[in-house]
Amino acid sequence: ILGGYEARPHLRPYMASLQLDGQHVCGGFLIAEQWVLSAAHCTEGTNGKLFQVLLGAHSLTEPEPHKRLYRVRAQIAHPGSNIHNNRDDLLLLQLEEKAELNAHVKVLPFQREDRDVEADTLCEAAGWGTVTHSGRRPDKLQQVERPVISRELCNHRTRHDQTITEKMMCTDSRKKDTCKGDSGGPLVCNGVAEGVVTAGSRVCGNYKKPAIYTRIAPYATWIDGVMASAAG
Ligand SMILES: CC(C)CC(=O)Nc1cccc(-c2cccc(CN)c2)c1
Repeated sequence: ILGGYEARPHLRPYMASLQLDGQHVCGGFLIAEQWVLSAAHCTEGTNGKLFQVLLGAHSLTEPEPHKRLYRVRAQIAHPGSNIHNNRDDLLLLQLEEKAELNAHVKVLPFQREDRDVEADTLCEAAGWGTVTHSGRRPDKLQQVERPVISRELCNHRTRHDQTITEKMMCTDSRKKDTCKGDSGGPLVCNGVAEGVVTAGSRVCGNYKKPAIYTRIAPYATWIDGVMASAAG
């Protein structure tokens, strides 16, 4: 997160850190007791290795009550996701067991009504992604408040030039922005997860490249279907 600030500890008890060999790679969030939603592009370069999912954390390194690393039983990328564009950039992770829910570990509801969030709506992004252009990584969860911008502005020739589909949304990226390692985290508007951070142009803090999110509502049926089929 660029231009943000340290989150109030455990005020976002749905936040997940997707880790490989103890290293934070991407964000994610708890959508059900045994399921975390993240971004498919986070699996780039992992050679099919499964993530471990850290829940209940504020600091990535310090011991904290209710902080726990979960193994992943299955990772399901949306069938339409690919490395060439940001389309269908969603990843579902089934935890080895149901997460123990408590004050520090909670499920975050996601938007099921497929209607655009109004431009200028203030939403929040959080994550353990880089906090400087030089790529400094924070130990504690960061957050930033960003206004939604219209798809029309985001698709302008000087911005993302007609690549933003109706299954994506954008926020202003002037100075304050999501960045590397924030992918997979939720964009929360009025207490509901409306989007999932995607890397987009992999540029941070430049107003010419607004932050892009995969809207969740258009994928509610896919998400429900995967969770129902794996329920056994
Ligand atoms: C395997 C993945 C972690 C590789 C990756 O995502 N790299 C990467 C590099 C630079 C910026 C970003 C990035 C992320 C989220 C939002 C934005 C832009 N707001 C940029 C992402």
